Amino acid sequence: MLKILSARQIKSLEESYLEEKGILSLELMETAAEAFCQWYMQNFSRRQDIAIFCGTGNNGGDGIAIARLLSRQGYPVCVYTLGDAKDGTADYNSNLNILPTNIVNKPFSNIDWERFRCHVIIDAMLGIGLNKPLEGKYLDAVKKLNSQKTMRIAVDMPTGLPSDKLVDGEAFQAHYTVTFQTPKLSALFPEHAAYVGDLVVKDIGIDGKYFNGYESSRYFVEEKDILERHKIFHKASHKGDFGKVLLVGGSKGKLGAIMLSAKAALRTGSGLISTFVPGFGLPIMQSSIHEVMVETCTGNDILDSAPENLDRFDTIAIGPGMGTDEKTAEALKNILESYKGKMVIDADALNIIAKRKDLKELITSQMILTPHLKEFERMVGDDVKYPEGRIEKALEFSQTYGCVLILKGLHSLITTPAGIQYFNPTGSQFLATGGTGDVLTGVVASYLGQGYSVENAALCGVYHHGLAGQLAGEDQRRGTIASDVIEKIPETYKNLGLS
Ligand SMILES: NC(=O)C1=CN([C@@H]2O[C@H](COP(=O)(O)OP(=O)(O)OC[C@H]3O[C@@H](n4cnc5c(N)ncnc54)[C@H](O)[C@@H]3O)[C@@H](O)[C@H]2O)[C@@H](O)CC1
Ligand SMILES: [K+]
Repeated sequence: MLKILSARQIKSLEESYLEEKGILSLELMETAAEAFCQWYMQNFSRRQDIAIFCGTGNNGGDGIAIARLLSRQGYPVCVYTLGDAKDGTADYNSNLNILPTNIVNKPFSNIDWERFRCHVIIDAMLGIGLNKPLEGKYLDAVKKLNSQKTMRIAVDMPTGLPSDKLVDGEAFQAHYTVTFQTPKLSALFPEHAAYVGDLVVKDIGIDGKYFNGYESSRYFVEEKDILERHKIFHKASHKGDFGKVLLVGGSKGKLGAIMLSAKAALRTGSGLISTFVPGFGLPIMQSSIHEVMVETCTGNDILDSAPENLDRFDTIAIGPGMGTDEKTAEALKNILESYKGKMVIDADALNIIAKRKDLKELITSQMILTPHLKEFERMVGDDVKYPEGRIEKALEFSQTYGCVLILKGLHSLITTPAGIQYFNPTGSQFLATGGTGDVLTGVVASYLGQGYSVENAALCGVYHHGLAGQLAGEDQRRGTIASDVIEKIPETYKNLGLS
């Protein structure tokens, strides 16, 4: 896990790290520049002309060092500078002094935009030192650079994006942001996706113990955290070990939702899946998914009763495609009151709970709630437009009701009642399509059924779902549908080297 710190905390952490290690900030800048170049050289060829735009702070210092290192490796680079070197930081100037003279270094104001050409733009204008919205030449630069039809890469943070809050005005729109050591909070806001692009986190050697003295309950999940949380099954494991899962939902016109959840749970590794749907769904379910068992409620069109003997199941997920009829609400209440095992609450179950205080009171520590932004807004009855406030609200909700909350979106946020918030690293824009939420419900329910704790089921579920989305997106691009995501779940295990 990477602890997420504020810009102020990062600066203080850097100081104590340098002091304790007895190294110079210039050396750390060199490490950061090397880390950037290592990533760059793995991804881009020497045939692409690079224009590096530098400020005169330490972000600019990174840029100048990057220019020297890439040029030394045979990459064609030009530097364009905003600001005056005499106002520059010591480390910026130290790097400027050793910039080889064969590298063109022009003031930004001298660029002839009619004739300006390059393949890759690297933004090292401003990083975590940003302290006001862009104006003047920085604003001008960002506007000009955003309009270029080239690859754009930001060093540490896109210029103009504050580290801890929502952007005010314009910012550099990167295809990739290569950030150092740990992501900055605002790089994880879905609202900033167009500025951050794909986020790459590069280690610059500040090890975890230096983070201990800094208070933060927010973490960025890494692959190794997921590997640690998975259960290992063996040859003699039988289907009972993989869990008996019940999925409740579906209504006329929305049976597909529960089918997607069921298929996703099967592909995630569940042993036995049962579904509980309105009567009309029986032949449809049975003819379309042969691996699931189907039970029906009393009514034909809507879910109007609860299943018998709920204790037969290791876990229950409820909500996909369920509708919000009064009778359905009563059936939900019945299930929430009588079932004591772990549960996933999604979609229409959330919409029903949002309107009923008595049902909110039935939320327990055994439950994972999986709202998207709109559903969350209904649950908290408040505007959650601003990401800083939304993250706080998620914490408040989880602590008030004692449940795990998965707030879905880019970098889905998992909040636990203990007050820890995890940002998920996997996912893709191609997950923004109907039914992917139902897929997530099936994946998370599957892990609960396999005996994972609510926290681990949420973390592993969101991670695998996002990774499956990435893999599906690589093949299908904007044609990705929820079923493609399901088909890629098995590959996520292969990808992580899991059996
Ligand atoms: N702190 C760390 O851990 C490390 C930091 N490094 C680099 O250092 C950067 C931070 O450097 P600095 O603190 O010098 O800050 P920046 O280089 O981000 O900004 C430089 C200066 O620009 C001015 N400024 C702020 N907002 C402005 C605006 N809107 N328009 C015009 N000028 C503005 C401020 O006076 C600020 O100090 C990081 O983003 C990263 O790139 C790396 O070299 C290595 C490790
Ligand atoms: K930058």
